[in-house]
Amino acid sequence: MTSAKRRIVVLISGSGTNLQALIDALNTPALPNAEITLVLSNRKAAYGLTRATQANPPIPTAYLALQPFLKANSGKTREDYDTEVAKIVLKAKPDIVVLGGWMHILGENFLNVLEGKTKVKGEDEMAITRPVAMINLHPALPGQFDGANAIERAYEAFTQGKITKSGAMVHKVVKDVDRGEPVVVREITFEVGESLEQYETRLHAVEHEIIVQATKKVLDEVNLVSVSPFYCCPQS
Ligand SMILES: Nc1nc2c(c(=O)[nH]1)N[C@@H](CN(C=O)c1ccc(C(=O)N[C@@H](CCC(=O)O)C(=O)O)cc1)CN2
Ligand SMILES: NCC(=O)N[C@@H]1O[C@H](COP(=O)([O-])[O-])[C@@H](O)[C@H]1O
Repeated sequence: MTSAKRRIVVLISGSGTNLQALIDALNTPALPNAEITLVLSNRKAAYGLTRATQANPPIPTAYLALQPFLKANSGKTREDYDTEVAKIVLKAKPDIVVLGGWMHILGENFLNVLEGKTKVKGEDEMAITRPVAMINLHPALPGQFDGANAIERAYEAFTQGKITKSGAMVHKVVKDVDRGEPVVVREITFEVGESLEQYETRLHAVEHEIIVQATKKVLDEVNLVSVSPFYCCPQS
């Protein structure tokens, strides 16, 4: 009997090369028995949206950006935006949410919904019975360069002789940015004389590996719990 595929939702903001790594790994030994049920971007021009629509089979996409949301919904706040993002994500019934270059800090409204602490109004199928796993890809080592522009900041520290290595990690998503439990960590030693571009090329190659490894690792952990986060049956 074939078991239901494990459902992955990917959040992006840019080119989506890490999304592409996940797409390419689907249903190979690297990422078996899995499907991407939604790619959500907060930037309309994100090429990752194109990668999703050009995938075979095509992957559903969604777009929701903070500023247009606030402009179109006067009186609504960043917290309301986070709640809306959570609703869009839950409709895709993820077993895991992967932030693959998602350049928006997710507030407690989002986290509480995905963790099942806050129930969102709407169809029953959005109700969850246990937390949805959430991981983020970050281009630095744990506690080294939290936040945005980590690659450039690490490279700058190297050129100033402050560090000799950096790397990339995938970590659990918690409220404090990039402070969640590391899932996969890979160190990269800088090469003397290498340019930022040369370092970035080496770093991205590592990222494309660890995002797949981390997604499989967490899905396998989720599977040990052996149930989807979602209700099997409509509420009585
Ligand atoms: N609650 C969490 N949200 C997010 C995490 C996390 O660990 N916990 N990881 C980030 C990803 N990220 C670094 O890995 C990161 C992305 C963006 C920013 C940031 O400062 N964003 C600004 C907007 C910047 C922009 O629009 O260009 C913001 O959200 O106001 C910091 C870290 C994803 N979310
Ligand atoms: N703080 C988060 C962050 O900086 N994420 C970074 O965004 C890039 C996305 O690339 P991609 O769009 O080609 O997958 C990746 O380098 C990832 O580490």
